[in-house]
Amino acid sequence: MVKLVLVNPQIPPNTGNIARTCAATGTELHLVGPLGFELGDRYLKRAGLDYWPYVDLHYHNSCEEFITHWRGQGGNLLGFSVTGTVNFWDYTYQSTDWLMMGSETDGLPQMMRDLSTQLLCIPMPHSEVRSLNLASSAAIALFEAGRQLRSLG
Ligand SMILES: C[S@@+](CC[C@H](N)C(=O)[O-])C[C@H]1O[C@@H](n2cnc3c(N)ncnc32)[C@H](O)[C@@H]1O
Repeated sequence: MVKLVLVNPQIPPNTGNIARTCAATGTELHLVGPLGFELGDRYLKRAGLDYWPYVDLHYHNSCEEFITHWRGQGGNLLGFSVTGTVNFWDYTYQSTDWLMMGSETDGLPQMMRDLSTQLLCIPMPHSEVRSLNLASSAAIALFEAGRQLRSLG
């Protein structure tokens, strides 16, 4: 199964929600600091309910630390961005892919955009909306990758 990476997430309930999705799908969750909250935050815990023990959670202090880890493991780094040039439906996922989401406030840092094998967008035909919610984007991306790879049953 693909892995999910959140770069500098800021809002605890979003990360808790994503953690629950990762627990349900058996997806590794990589958090790249600095985070906008403590890992012990009660809203983070509440949003993840009692599923945290089932989350395969990896924490990296910085983008540099994550990059070293990712390079050691290999696989394509797929940056998700509203300005991505490839529709996420049209990409052919591999089980070694890393699906990477940016922060709620700033999106993906330029360094991570530059390192991305591909920048993917989720279509938003109504242009009044600037972006989708982080947790919604992560779920949409994970389930499309899982659908293609037939890894979700
Ligand atoms: C709330 S959005 C960030 C908005 C931020 N102001 C920006 O300019 O990117 C949080 C993250 O969700 C993902 N995301 C949101 N909408 C997306 C879309 N339509 N296509 C791809 N990724 C999206 C991206 O990874 C983004 O960094």
